Amino acid sequence: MNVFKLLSRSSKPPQSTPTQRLPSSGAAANPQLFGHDTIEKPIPESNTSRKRKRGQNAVEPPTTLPADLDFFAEYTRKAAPKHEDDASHKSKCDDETTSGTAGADKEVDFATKYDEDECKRVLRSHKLKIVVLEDFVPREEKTEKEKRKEAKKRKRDKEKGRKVEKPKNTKRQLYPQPLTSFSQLRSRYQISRRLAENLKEQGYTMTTEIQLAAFPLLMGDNRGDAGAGHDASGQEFGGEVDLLAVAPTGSGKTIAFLVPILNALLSEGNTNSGGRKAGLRAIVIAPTKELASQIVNEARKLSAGTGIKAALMKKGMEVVETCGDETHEDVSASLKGSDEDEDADALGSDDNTKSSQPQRIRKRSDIVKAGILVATPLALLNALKQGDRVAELPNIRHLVLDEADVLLDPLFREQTLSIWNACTSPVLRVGLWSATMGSNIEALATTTLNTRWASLSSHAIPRAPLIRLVVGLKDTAIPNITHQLTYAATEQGKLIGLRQLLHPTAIPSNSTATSLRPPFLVFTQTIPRAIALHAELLYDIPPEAGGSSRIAVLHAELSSSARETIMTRFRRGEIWVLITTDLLARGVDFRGLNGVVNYDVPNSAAAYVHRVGRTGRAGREGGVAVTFYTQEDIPYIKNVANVIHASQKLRGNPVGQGDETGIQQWLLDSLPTPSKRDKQNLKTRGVEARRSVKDKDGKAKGRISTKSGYERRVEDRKRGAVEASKRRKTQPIERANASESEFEGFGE
Ligand SMILES: Nc1ncnc2c1ncn2[C@@H]1O[C@H](COP(=O)(O)OP(=O)(O)OP(=O)(O)O)[C@@H](O)[C@H]1O
Repeated sequence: MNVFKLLSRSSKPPQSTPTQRLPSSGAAANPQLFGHDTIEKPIPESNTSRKRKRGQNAVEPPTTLPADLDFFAEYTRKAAPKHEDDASHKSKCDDETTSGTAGADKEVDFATKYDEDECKRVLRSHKLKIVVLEDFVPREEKTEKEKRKEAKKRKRDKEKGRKVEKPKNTKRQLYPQPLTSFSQLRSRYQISRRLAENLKEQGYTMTTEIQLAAFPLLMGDNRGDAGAGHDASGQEFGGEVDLLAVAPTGSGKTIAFLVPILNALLSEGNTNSGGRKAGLRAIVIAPTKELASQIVNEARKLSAGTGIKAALMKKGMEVVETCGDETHEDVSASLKGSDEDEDADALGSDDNTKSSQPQRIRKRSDIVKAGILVATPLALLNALKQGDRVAELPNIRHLVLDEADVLLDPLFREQTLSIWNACTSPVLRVGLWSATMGSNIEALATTTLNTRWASLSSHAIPRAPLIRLVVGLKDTAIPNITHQLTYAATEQGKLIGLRQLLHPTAIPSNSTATSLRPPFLVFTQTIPRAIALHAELLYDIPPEAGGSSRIAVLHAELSSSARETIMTRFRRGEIWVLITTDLLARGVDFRGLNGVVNYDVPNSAAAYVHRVGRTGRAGREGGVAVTFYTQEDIPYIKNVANVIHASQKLRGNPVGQGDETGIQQWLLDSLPTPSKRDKQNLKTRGVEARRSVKDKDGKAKGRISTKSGYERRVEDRKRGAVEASKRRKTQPIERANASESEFEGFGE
């Protein structure tokens, strides 16, 4: 660490080497993370649905095909259009949209049809694995006699040292037809023209891995031999599946669940009335207000002009109709209770009805009319509560739990399950989405589905299967970013390290260390620590470069409008360094974020995966994730080291041969393995030494400073001595005043 160079900080804004590729330096050429080396060529599908045999030469797409429809041209040659700030692209899109509308019937059907082997190859090359967790098809139970016979055989084999046959894994794998480009959505699933145009308008051309498989599973392949028995494509389910989807951060899960929902709502009809007549039919739950608001924005962009509306749940909004004054009072009371909750408060807006009003008269216009509602669990639950009971939502057909593992974590579990159970429709389709998913979530999902099925009065409708779709290695960080695990020894060391990142000129030119250019996020363990770090770094950016306005702190204790303003300023590039807590660790999409700094080590491996996944989104290369650790973190850091190790392997980097970045084998071998209990403690409480301490006034203090403990003690003593001397000087006066006031007091 070059402390001396650090002292001579440059006032120039950080410079990057011209060769450095950064996520902020433009749109990603290819949003996919895997399968780059196996570019699969589709066969333009003729009306006869001719299948391509394995090994047969691929049919070249017609040469007259417009460049932007040639999705299978070499990835490197074709850069995806920038989504934002690209006026020329927009006008091009507009042109194409117009011409597309005019020549509706001339649209090129570019849907592909692979045979089963090819489906397998394509899905495997993109690291996709799809299994039917439960198809709920009744199977013949083995008789007690048969079970005893099998047990005896296993025992005999064991005694004789023979290989014991394990009960066979009955989980069936699926190989649906991969959907490799957005244009196929229209030719294959006949999605509305407007929805297709909106997707195009957003610059989406090539599908990401999760979209490649989720669209066929959720929209049902209605071409060819759908319903023709149990083939490996899952066509027999016709899109009626409950889905557990695990895909890397930034891999486009939002689009993957929104498009099938929009398509379903549109095909259900009633759109002439602006989608309003049919009312609320889909709910998306997200753990934070920031994520909920991002999802609703995405839904609005995709649904523009389709008649389907998307709304963000706000305090005071109603989702169920109620009648009678008594109920009004009850609900007002339950809403009042929500004031105590920080997140429900954060969802408040200008149009909120104050819950402190003794009697709130509800108008019909208060009731959500949108087709899709996006909410945090508590905000929605508060709106559903009618006294002790939770109102039912029988019309909801689609329920999405985004960041399902956190929504079903003990913190939110009760709220989330209450909402799930409130959606009483027998044809409710549920989707659980996240980049990380423990096996306990799978078990919980299956149990919930079983309980709901058992409670149904009629079982006339066939039960939907539960399917698990995994992209890449489960619970692993994305492979397209550089991880750097830095030992900083002490708290002061971390601060010095962070300052060095803020001033990359301090890094010697011959160093192989990764440099980090703004914009970046800095994560701390607690809110007081985020505030303290912000105070410490406030004047680190020179005035010529924007000074303190370039650095900000965002946490759950700020008002809703302050949070919104900071998010907007960060997205616009006005803020360069945003210090935050795990509030922004999940789901939030800042497209051009160059990196993430874990100033405090995350509380779990999953938290690491999500935090670092704020960079390198949609396949962007060059993101950097720096994690500082100190002596206190050593018992737990192996969690993080293992994630980095797995991600390096996924990327194809040999472990132990790297430069200063990544994980060296010796480090991996020498770190202690945390016990299950340690992991649990860390998850719930964080690193003990970093938990908030109270200052003299009882306020929580983050204790972040470059000063050593000794220096702080000396300062404290000095301050104490000065205060004591001041007190001594003022004491006689105070005493005199006190006796006067005492005298006055006696008079009363
Ligand atoms: N097919 C695509 N082509 C290009 N960009 C895409 C595509 N699909 C999604 N994106 C972009 O990728 C970014 C990340 O998408 P999204 O927020 O849905 O990721 P995610 O998988 O939900 O991530 P997280 O797990 O962090 O929540 C967004 O900016 C989105 O616009």
